[in-house]
Amino acid sequence: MSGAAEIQKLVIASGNAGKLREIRHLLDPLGIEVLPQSAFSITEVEEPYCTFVENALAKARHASKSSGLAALADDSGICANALNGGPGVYSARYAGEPKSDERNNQKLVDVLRNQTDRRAHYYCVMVLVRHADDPQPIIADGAWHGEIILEPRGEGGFGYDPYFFLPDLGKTGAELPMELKNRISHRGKALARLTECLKEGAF
Ligand SMILES: O=P(O)(O)OP(=O)(O)OP(=O)(O)OC[C@H]1O[C@@H](n2cnc3c(O)ncnc32)[C@H](O)[C@@H]1O
Ligand SMILES: [Mg+2]
Repeated sequence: MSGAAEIQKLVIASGNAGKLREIRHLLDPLGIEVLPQSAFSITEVEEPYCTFVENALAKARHASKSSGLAALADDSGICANALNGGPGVYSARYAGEPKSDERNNQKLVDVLRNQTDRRAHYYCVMVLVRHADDPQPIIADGAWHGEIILEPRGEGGFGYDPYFFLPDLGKTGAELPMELKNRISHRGKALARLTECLKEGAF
């Protein structure tokens, strides 16, 4: 794992407390010191692109440039079948500014209420750059399939989790302990793949 060994400190290019909690937990076993971008007073960068990968790359580059450290970014969202994959990259601001999980969830439920197909998946792209101009970013993705329910269930997780129902488990994302969510989620899968790339010495 020579590549990973070179990275002793990493900034997480996210201002989302829920993501930060999950990513920290996933990275713990790697023995890398992980700092949130708030530790460097890094503010949110624009996410103007229509693909997750482009937005993740923009966030990682910005955090790396501002901190002088390697940076890991996560761009993710919920993609509903009946909405042609929406709100997708626009999930964080689905109900407009300022960002609000509560209003986003309400809008999603309202829009899907009369749809028979409420299947949806979370999607996540993780990007790791060693420095802001890294020509070889490591990029990995993951998806997590479920369906949107109309009444919230559970207190855990964040964002759309109380409405994201997993038929196989009979639970929503907000009813899962973080360990389990991290094993099966879009974010957990993406980070596991990214770690595999590091082990292969892609860096
Ligand atoms: O860009 P950063 O600073 O990382 O934070 P953000 O919240 O703006 O993150 P995104 O731009 O990637 O938007 C993703 C949105 O998708 C939702 N989301 C992504 N992963 C989720 C998860 O595991 N559980 C619940 N909601 C999730 C949540 O509403 C996020 O705000
Ligand atoms: Mg964002």
